[in-house]
Amino acid sequence: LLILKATKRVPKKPLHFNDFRDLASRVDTHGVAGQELFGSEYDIIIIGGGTAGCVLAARLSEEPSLRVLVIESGESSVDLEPSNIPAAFPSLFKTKYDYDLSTVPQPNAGGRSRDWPRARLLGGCTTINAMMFHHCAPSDYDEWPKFLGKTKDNSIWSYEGLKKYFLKFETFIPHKDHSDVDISERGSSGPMKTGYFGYNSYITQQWIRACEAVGIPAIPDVNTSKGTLGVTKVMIFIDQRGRRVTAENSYLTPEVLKRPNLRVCVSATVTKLIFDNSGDKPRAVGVEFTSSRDGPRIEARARKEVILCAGAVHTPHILMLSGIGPADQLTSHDVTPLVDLPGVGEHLMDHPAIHANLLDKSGHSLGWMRKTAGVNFKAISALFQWSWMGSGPFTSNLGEGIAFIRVDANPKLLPDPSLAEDSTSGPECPDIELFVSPMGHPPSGKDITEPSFGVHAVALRPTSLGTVRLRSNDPFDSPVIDPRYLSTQHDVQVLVEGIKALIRITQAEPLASKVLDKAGDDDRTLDHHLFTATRAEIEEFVRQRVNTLFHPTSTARMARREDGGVVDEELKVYGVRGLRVVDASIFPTIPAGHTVSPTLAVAEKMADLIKAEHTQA
Ligand SMILES: Cc1cc2nc3c(=O)[nH]c(=O)nc-3n(C[C@H](O)[C@H](O)[C@H](O)COP(=O)(O)OP(=O)(O)OC[C@H]3O[C@@H](n4cnc5c(N)ncnc54)[C@H](O)[C@@H]3O)c2cc1C
Repeated sequence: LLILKATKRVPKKPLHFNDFRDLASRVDTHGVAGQELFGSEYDIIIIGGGTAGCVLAARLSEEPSLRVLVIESGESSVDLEPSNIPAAFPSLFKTKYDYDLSTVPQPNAGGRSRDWPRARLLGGCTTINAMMFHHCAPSDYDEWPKFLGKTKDNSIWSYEGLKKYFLKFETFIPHKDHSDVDISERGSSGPMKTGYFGYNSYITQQWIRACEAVGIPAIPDVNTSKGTLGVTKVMIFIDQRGRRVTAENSYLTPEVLKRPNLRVCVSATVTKLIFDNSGDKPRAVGVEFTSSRDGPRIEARARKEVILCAGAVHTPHILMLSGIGPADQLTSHDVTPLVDLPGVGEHLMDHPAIHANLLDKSGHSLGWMRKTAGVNFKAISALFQWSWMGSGPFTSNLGEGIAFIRVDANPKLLPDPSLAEDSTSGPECPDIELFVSPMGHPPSGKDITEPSFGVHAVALRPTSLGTVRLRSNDPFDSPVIDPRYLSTQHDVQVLVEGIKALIRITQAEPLASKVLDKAGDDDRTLDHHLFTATRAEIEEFVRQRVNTLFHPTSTARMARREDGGVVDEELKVYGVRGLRVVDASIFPTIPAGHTVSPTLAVAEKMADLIKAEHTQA
């Protein structure tokens, strides 16, 4: 920390409002830089300055006639070093920057609850995530119209239509070691920088070669219109200085924050939406917010619309607190139902993941980075390297090599797959993701003292559906989260196949001889027992060890209302006026990969649509 402090640049003064009583009085009485002030109303209020919220704030305020207010529960992450240092993000879990959520005990997954980190920071989960950049499978978006009872031809949603927005948010920075990337498939002028400026550990390099040896094709880039199947070094949101790229530091730049028609209010938690009930349908006209459970409630008004960008847990929570949701559930918590919308908080999806830990003999494990390893020489010198040169182990995103595969299409790897149901969006869509970490990830409550590495399997198209429900009508009580992990046999089968694939890869060359240390076979804190396990034992391991890949989606999904949809094709909430949802909760179903990029692309697309709607009128 001392080193960091000594080497830290002088932080720029942030341009956010964190005293919103001041904001309220500013709204009423003062001018900013000679501009006419906002009056007591804005045109658009964005709830949550997270991944989608930052995109909307920056893009909507490009239109000078739209007065935009963002209300974010957290503070700025720009000068928060554990966020800026790519490998340090787990140290933010269970701090004040994390909502510190957990699931209810999972009956099909060892009966235990699981921790669910979600960032309480401007920039949302892009400030604490693993920075993997992934478009998911093109067919994932081509199936969205189906959920609206439409086809690709008469819907605004398709991969082709979204592609422009994937490119719009991105600036790809070429890297000398990855000259085979086709830059015509990459964005060149967007706010979010992508590239290969993360650490590429020896362990990862051997793992990728072992994947190739068992028949997974090497591809230079998993984010092209050609599809996503194959193995590669992961492309990430880290810039040339080795620093995390977030939605905040990319979209809410000082220039954007200086716009007179944009206000970004931090440390302000929205407690409910305000409606005008005088018309045929309730109309969202503003929000109530506060600094703390007992803090004074403050109102801000929106003339045109309110947009919920609070993420897949808090968006349904705020809707329900405001009377929009399953009427019986609301009534049982003394919330007066305004619109009976049973889909709110239903259809929760997440990517279940298995993390297995193996002993490393290569000497390249980054296990010395773990908090429990304490202060050590390697950590200090690596911190210096990151601080001065923006390179080295601290630029690891901890999931450096990645493979997307289909259970039914890799006979060399999985010769006798047993998967009854294909839940993918098409033949080019993966159902398993495998990745490697240069350090082990022990299950909670355990530690690994030996040098280890982690291998991981993820079910990309799970069929288990969960719920987010009210705990009480107090906005400061976290909602009740039940992902219902492994409640379908499909999800168990996919993860068992994923473990089988990991075992095969780990025993292939060059990983087997150069990295895997057989001495781990006798170590009960590691997972070498998987090499000799029966199918039943692997299944039991899956149930005990399944965890989140931190990708909750679909709790306010875009679908027909009669099918449990919450928003229509333009992401407007059914049954009310003036209210939209733009974040990961609108995905009709979970895409087969990492969820930041789809969230950014959807937000970029919606910004165009919303601007057009309000400026053409
Ligand atoms: C640990 C971790 C690792 C991950 N790794 C990856 C990865 O490598 N690659 C990838 O693509 N995805 C990854 N993800 C998932 C990805 O980050 C999220 O899916 C995505 O960022 C969600 O964006 P969002 O806009 O829906 O929500 P968020 O980014 O979570 O934004 C929601 C915002 O709303 C604010 N908010 C909530 N409630 C209120 C309220 N009442 N009032 C005011 N503000 C409120 C929050 O503070 C937050 O800023 C990871 C996530 C986590 C947590």
